[in-house]
Amino acid sequence: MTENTTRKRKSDRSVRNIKQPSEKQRILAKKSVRDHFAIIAVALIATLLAYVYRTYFAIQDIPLVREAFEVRNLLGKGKGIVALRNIQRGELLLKEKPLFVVPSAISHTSPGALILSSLARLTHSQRQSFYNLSYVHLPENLEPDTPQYNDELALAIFQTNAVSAGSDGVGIFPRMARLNHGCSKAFNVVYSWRENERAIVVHALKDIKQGQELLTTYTDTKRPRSERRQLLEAHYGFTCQCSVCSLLEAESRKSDERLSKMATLYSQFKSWAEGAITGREAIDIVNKIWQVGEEEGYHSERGQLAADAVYIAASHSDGDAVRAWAQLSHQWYSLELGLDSEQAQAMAGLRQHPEQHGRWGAHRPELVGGPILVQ
Ligand SMILES: C[S@@+](CC[C@H](N)C(=O)[O-])C[C@H]1O[C@@H](n2cnc3c(N)ncnc32)[C@H](O)[C@@H]1O
Repeated sequence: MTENTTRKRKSDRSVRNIKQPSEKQRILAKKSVRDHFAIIAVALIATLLAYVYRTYFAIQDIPLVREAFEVRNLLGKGKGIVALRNIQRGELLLKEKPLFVVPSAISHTSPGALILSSLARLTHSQRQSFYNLSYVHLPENLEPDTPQYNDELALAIFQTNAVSAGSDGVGIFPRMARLNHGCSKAFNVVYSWRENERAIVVHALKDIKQGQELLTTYTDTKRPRSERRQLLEAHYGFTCQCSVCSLLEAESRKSDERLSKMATLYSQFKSWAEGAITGREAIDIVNKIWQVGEEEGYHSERGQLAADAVYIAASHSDGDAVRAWAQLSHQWYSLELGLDSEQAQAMAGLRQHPEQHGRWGAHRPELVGGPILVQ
């Protein structure tokens, strides 16, 4: 027997010795392959679903879901802004740069022509966002596609939507321009111009519930309903039906009385500057305005009102009163204009150093008193 033959036989034996898988093992192996396929299939389906979900919400504009509000068509008002979630008072809702600004005083050119020349400098989509805005008071009998029509249309849109852009003039802010109006306690957001950022900011003045409309105020509403409506009709072309204008006659009369009283108190307060009343009397008036505002639910302008009291207190060198009013002013400015606003920051400083007020000691010393009703 040769060595080769021996090796061959050995190898034959080893082939015969390999164990074939049992039936049970074959079933288990098949099952394991099936399980792997199932896992891969589930993963693929999950990926597909995630993709569809993301694509769907991208189409729906996901920022709107995350944002506090969206623009909707509202019965009898055109478009308006509605809360998509509960909003806390003091929340910053919007910061927006102007599309364009025109100076407040124009001498050598017509306002319409000035607006058209501003529009000519914008991109196509910016111009579109301007022409999408609503307008009232477009003169009838104008021929479309004539220069006069274009002029008047641009002017009508501008007059319906423009707001103050501080020392820059008057500007168009297409997003905030969708805010409709409410009077007195009906408005729940306030906008203000930030000089250092050249932008407008909108803050929640009150807590706002999901589904509620966000309303600002177009005018000083510390006047009776009939006057408010007249003014809004003349300038903005609508009859105000806000919650205050819709009060029943008796309630409306009481609200009118409170608002008129606030207006009267404000003008009495101004007489301090002419020396007609003392510092103490001026501060008493501020406290009365605060109280009547509380009864009416009119919370706007409180940062400024308390800052006016700071001015009086500092003028009469009443440090404790300055501190107390500056604290209150800081609190309300933070809500209305933002914690980071120049106004809130200035009041924070005066809480610590009343004598740093620019008017410190400008009048004879007097103890004028602090806030009575602190809300
Ligand atoms: C600055 S726009 C506000 C957004 C506007 N609703 C829109 O569709 O774009 C001003 C115009 O909105 C309408 N408006 C504002 N407040 C309203 C209110 N409380 N009731 C009815 N219409 C109102 C008036 O037509 C007004 O001229």
